[in-house]
Parts: sequence; structure tokens; C-alpha cells
Amino acid sequence: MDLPRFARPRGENGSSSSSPNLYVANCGPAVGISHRTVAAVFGDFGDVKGVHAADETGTRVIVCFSEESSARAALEALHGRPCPLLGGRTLHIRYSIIRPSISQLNDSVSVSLSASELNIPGLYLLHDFVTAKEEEELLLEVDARPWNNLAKRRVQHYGYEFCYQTRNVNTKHQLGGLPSFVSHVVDRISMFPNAEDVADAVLDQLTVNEYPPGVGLSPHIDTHSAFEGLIFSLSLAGPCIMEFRRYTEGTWHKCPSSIDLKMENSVNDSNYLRRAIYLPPRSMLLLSGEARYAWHHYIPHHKIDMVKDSAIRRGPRRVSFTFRKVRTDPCRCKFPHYCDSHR
Ligand SMILES: O=C(O)CCC(=O)C(=O)O
Ligand SMILES: [Fe+2]
Repeated sequence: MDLPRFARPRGENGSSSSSPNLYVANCGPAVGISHRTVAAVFGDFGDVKGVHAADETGTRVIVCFSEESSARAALEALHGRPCPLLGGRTLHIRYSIIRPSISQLNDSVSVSLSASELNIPGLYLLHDFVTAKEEEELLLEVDARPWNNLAKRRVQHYGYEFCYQTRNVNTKHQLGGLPSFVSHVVDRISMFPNAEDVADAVLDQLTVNEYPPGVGLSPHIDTHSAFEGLIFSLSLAGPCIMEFRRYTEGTWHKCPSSIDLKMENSVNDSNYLRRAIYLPPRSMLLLSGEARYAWHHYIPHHKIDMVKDSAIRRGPRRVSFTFRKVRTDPCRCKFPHYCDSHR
């Protein structure tokens, strides 16, 4: 049953405050009183917009009036006394408000389809960066190689190993060059519009991530001292949304060994700006400048994403190829607040 979500409103001193909706206990279909009968009885006090089950017991309902004054009149007349029109039952009535659902709380950010809509300097998205055939071939190549299992997803590293404890790379330990099966992708990246110095950026590290449905990635900024300023991420196999958060300086903490976010703030904390973008399969995302250095990126742990008005299912897996250049000297970005080279 699809139940509306109602909560008891609280005034400043904890007392219940006024609302056009009433929570009415001790009546309902389970005790032989239909919603229609409830609407008729409460209709004596004003226009009733609807009567809903308050929960699954069948003995508690929510009566929604158009006007607060009607709800107040009904509450004063009917609360705590036997109601002859409802089989002599004693009704227990309180004010009620519509509570936002968990998903509304978590996902109130609207999801953009293009990077320009997002208005984050340095963030770019190109659709159809590879063809469906190339996508299939890239997936076959990585599936023919060993995966490393992390707690919830699988990864492969090329060029340099990425260490999740330190969120850094060991620059002294090169695994070899990038594999030849990504050469055409790297060549295409060198012509990526919008990316300053992209032609000079010799990308030498590739992380392949495989996310099962419902698995995301915690909010983070790729460690400044580990990687240079251009980060390219190719989405394959399934879609997802990526959220970006820019924390107000002073509201987050650098961890000793990384610049991952210490989650002191709840998801709804107003200490950060929030934006989200839809990443379809075969699209290439570029994080550069402010987007790379000052915004946390995050993939929510959803099986279904709301994009505009459509619910988009994640698919059996999403595989991303993240191309970066390992940094060999300290970071000199313009965002020292978010930078581990500026400690
Ligand atoms: O899966 C992605 O697109 C992003 C991966 C990522 O942010 C990372 O590996 O640091
Ligand atoms: Fe990242």
C-alpha cells in the first residue's frame, strides 16, 4: 500500500502546532468505518481534500482539509469524545504535517543533463565519446584481466597502483605503460575541447572501477598531491548520476593521510553547494580547475536515479575508466584549502 507520510508538527516548546491535516486515531476501515464516512463526518467542518490511511493498521487516518481553520474546528469538536456518527468511538486527534520522504531528503538536488547547466568551472561532459562497439571491446578487454575486489566494487589499476588507504600512488613503482586497448581513447582525449594543456598531458594512470547496481562512491576530491589537474572519466555499460559538493571553507576537515571528507555534516547540511549530473554510458567527463580541485565528487548508492522526471535504473553494472597523470612535484593549485600539498 502506498501510504502518505505524515508527522506530528512540533511548536517551539514541543507542543503540537496548527496544520490543515489531522491525524485521527481509533477509526478506519479495520473497525468498519470507511474513508468516505470519515470524510462525510469531518466535512461538516470544512472542505475535506482527502482521507488517507495513516499507517497499515486500518485504525488511524489522516484527514486533509483545505483550510487550517476547518482542521482546528474539527479537532476542538471531535477530539477525546465519543462520536455518535462514527459508531460512538472516541477519537484521538492531533495535527499532522506531510513529512518529506527519505528519497526527497537525500535527492532533492535536481540532476542536470549537461555540464553547462551545472555551472561548475572546469567541468565538462561529452556524450558518445566512444561508440557502442568500442564500449563492448573495452569491456571485453578488462573482463579478460584480473579484477581486485574491494568491499563493494572491483577495480583494476594500470600505470601505477592506487592505494586506497593513503589515497595516493607510489610514484617509484610503475606497473608499465597504459594498455594498448585504450590507445584510441587516450588519442581522442588529447583532442578534448575545453581542456587547457590537454595535448601536453601525458596520462599515465588508469583506474577501472566496476560498480554493481546500487553501489556508489563516497564523496572525495582526488588527492591533489597524487594527480595533476586533468581527470577524465569514461562511463561504460550502465548509467549513474554524479553529485558534486563544494564545502564552505572551514566546514570540513582534511584527514591525515588523504583529503577525503570527514562526514561531520549530514547529507542535508547547508554547509555545501550541491549539483548533480547524469552520466550516460559512453560519455566522458572531464574534471579540471575548480571542479577537480575544490569540489568533492560522489556517486550516490542508488539502484534508481531520478533524472528530470524519469526514474532511471542503474543496470547490472557500471564500469568507469578514470585516466589521470601522476604528479611528481607538489601541487600548486589555487585552492590551498582543499590541498594536501599546502599543509
Ligand atoms: O567512477 C567514476 O566515474 C569516478 C571514479 C573516481 O572518482 C575515482 O576513481 O577517483
Ligand atoms: Fe575521484
